[in-house]
Amino acid sequence: MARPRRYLVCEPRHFTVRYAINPWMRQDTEVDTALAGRQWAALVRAYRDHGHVVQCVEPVAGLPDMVFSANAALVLAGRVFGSRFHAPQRQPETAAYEAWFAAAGYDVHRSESKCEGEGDLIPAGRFILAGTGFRTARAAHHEAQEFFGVPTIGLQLVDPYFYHLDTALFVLDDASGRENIAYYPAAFSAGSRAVLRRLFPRAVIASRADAMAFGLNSVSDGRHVFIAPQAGGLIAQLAARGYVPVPVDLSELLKAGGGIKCCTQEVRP
Ligand SMILES: CN(C)C(=N)NCCC[C@H](N)C(=O)O
Repeated sequence: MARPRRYLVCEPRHFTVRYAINPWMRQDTEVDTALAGRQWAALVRAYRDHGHVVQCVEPVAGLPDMVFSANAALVLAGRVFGSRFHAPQRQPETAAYEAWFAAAGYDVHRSESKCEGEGDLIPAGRFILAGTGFRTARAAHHEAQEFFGVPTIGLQLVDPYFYHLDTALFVLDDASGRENIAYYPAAFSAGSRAVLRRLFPRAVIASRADAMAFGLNSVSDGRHVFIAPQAGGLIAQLAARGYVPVPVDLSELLKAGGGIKCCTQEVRP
């Protein structure tokens, strides 16, 4: 069942790829910032057309990755668990995002340990699924559990192409007791794969090709799935399960290693 959501996004006005902090990035890659802007605007339009509220944080010159708003925090039950970015190049984003949350009336608790927000902390019904291995420290999982009082399930990421949990897994349905996900098993350690099988026996399993097309960096409102059009196999699987795929192409942003979910911070009441 679709539920209207509130999303915080950041226009890629200053988007470039000057530095490389993940395997998708090549230093000084040619980027068409205007095209990135048009692709991003299409995502915002798609959200609004499907009844979701979209709010924008003002982009800051010199912070090219600020468009990836999902990494700024995890917001759950109206409480903000702010990030502590791994890469020095992204650390100044914290001030801009914290200022937005403060102006919107939220107190921000900044993580004590390295933590990249919804990139690695993903609420799924009764749980928070929490990735580690590349960006977010295990200690941040514990801190998030204490902060929200929600059981936090640590998952070990093992493939550098899937450096954030939200590149390898997304939540299809977050209704408590009905929660379900889609994921790419080879992105996880054997133990974490076993945990996912145990918790989500009905999960949609994605191929490597669909995961490499950023098909798992998708956003679902419980019915519509905003997804990269290049992930054709996954789109067919989701449609067969009764979801409504809404393809949105963010190919220009992929040059920085980010897709639909990375550009979307959910503000949960
Ligand atoms: C799904 N992903 C990967 C995200 N949640 N965020 C994208 C961050 C991209 C940025 N260049 C970086 O490497 O931090």
